[in-house]
Amino acid sequence: MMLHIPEVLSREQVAEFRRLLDEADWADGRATVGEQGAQVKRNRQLPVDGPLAKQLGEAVLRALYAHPLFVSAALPLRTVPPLFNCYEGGEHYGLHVDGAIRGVHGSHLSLRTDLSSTLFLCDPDEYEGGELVVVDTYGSHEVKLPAGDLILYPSTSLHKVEPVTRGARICSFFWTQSMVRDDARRSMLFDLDQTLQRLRSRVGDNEETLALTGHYHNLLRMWAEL
Ligand SMILES: O=C(O)CCC(=O)C(=O)O
Ligand SMILES: [Fe+2]
Repeated sequence: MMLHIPEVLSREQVAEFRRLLDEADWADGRATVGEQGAQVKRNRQLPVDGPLAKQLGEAVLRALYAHPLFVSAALPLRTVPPLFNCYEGGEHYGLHVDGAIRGVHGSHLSLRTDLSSTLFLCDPDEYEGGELVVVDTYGSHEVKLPAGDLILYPSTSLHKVEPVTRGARICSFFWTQSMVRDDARRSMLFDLDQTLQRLRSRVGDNEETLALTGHYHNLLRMWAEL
C-alpha cells in the first residue's frame, strides 16, 4: 500500500528546517548505499552522524510518531534515524530496491525495512523534475508532494527519483520496521481501523463498534511481532 500522509511537519517547522538545511554541508549520497544503488545514485546527503542530521532527524521522528495516520498505516516497531538528501543540477537516483536490512548508525541495532518514506521539504513549484516513481504490481506511480507531506510505500517496490532540472529538491527519507511485516495484512488493519473511526464518528459507540474494535485488536494480536 502506498499512502500520502499530509502535514507531518507544519509550515513553520518546514521553514525552520529549510533555514538550517540551506547552510548545511552536503556530502556524496553514495556513502550510505550498497553496490547496486551506488551505480545509479547521484545526489547529496547530510552526513549521518552530523549534529544537524541528528537534531532534525529527532524532530521528524517526534512528528511522525505523533501522527495518527502514520501510526495506523505503518504500525511502526522502529524507524532508522531519518536521513536528508538534496538533488539539483540534473542529479537523480536510478531504479533500485532498498536493502532488506539496515544498521542503525552508531549502534549495534539493525532493522528490517518494511516501509520506505520520503518527507518532502520543498514545494513542487520550487523545482522541475525530481518525481519519486514507485513501481508496483498496479503500474508506476509518480509522487511529488507539498512541503511537510510524506509518502509511505512498501520497501519491496522498485523506485527511482527523476533528474532535477531546475531548482533543488530537499527531502528527508528513512525506513521503518513494522510490527506487521506483511503488506496485505497491514493494509487490511489500516482499512479496518480507518473505517471503524469513521463509523464511530458517524454513529457513536455501540455494541457493533465495540465488537469490531475487538476484531481489530485480536487480528493485531495475531499478526504483530515485537
Ligand atoms: O529521495 C527520495 O525520495 C528517495 C531516496 C531513495 O530512494 C533512497 O535513498 O533509497
Ligand atoms: Fe530507495
